[in-house]
Amino acid sequence: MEAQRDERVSKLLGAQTHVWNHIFSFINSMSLKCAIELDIPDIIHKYGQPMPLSKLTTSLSIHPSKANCIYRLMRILTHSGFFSQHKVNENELEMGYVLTDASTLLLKDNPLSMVPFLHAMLDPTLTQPWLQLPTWFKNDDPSPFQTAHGMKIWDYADREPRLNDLFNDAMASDTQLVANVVIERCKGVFNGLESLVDVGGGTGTMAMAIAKSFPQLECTVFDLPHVVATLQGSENLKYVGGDMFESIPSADAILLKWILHDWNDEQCVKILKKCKEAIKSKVIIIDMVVENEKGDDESIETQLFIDMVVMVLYPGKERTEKEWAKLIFSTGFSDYKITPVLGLRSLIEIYP
Ligand SMILES: C[S@@+](CC[C@H](N)C(=O)[O-])C[C@H]1O[C@@H](n2cnc3c(N)ncnc32)[C@H](O)[C@@H]1O
Repeated sequence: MEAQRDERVSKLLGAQTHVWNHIFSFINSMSLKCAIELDIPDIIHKYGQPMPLSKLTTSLSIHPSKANCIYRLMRILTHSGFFSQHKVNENELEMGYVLTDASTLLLKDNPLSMVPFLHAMLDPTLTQPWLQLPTWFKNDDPSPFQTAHGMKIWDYADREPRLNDLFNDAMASDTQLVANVVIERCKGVFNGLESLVDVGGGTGTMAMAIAKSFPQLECTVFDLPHVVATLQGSENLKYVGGDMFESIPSADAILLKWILHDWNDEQCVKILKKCKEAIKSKVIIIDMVVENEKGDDESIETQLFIDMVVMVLYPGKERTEKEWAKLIFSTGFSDYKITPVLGLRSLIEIYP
């Protein structure tokens, strides 16, 4: 009897911890954002060896009265895998902070830096819509972004150069990493192509990388006029402004990276039909194929996070293979091939 009561109490306290953990999950994002704004990863990187707390605090531009709080910020970020502690030197007990793989991706001058993505996703313009989520469930707005700001994200970016730049830089930073991996692991996908249009290609990071690796390939970045208006092409790369729901320039192949997850099924069918009219060979999609059961907890949770992000910012969703197949076949394409070599995302080739 007493053992049963004790088990009930333990379960109750475990449940309380779980609820607290979720109430305070935002502290992970906010602590990380703070570390980036204080330049902590860059400062540790420049130090070049394990950096003792005392050296770190004196290197930061902070008020002296806050120096003793840096330990607590570093402690939570060490716990969450952004820093680790090593001996300062073999004969001493003193420990110093070093970067992990994750914080190396948060160095500002790393060509693969994810800092612009962090700045955009945690900017109040993109976090405010989360507060509108319950209101949005009760109205007929296409997205919580629209409930918060009264317009679609693309129209907001057209009116607000600050968001346009923030968003395009975020996408470019994500694409830099993906482009490297695509060129490293999926080169064969571009064999035999003479022309390629990157539809919704943003400021052209992906197309630039492809154009450089395949000098014989004529690449076009096609995006909304306010995104490409001021951009200059090069020998085998040009920028064209337009609306993919109206018409898409013709080419051997079309690339859609992180496009279809921004839209609902009906809108995706419209985009894919326009792509089908424009291509000779294939459409290359870079997006997630949600795995319901496979994968570690962090991968599954991250896929679920991104699915929520696209619901809140656009009217989008992440799709399972079954949902992709339905979209692909209902648009009149005859076959598809999924190559799952881009981490949480896959390269999906679809054929007319
Ligand atoms: C999530 S971003 C992806 C950008 C880029 N493909 C990448 O992954 O870095 C979606 C892109 O679609 C563009 N876009 C939105 N609506 C569009 C439309 N109607 N026609 C063409 N491009 C559009 C946006 O301007 C934005 O650059």
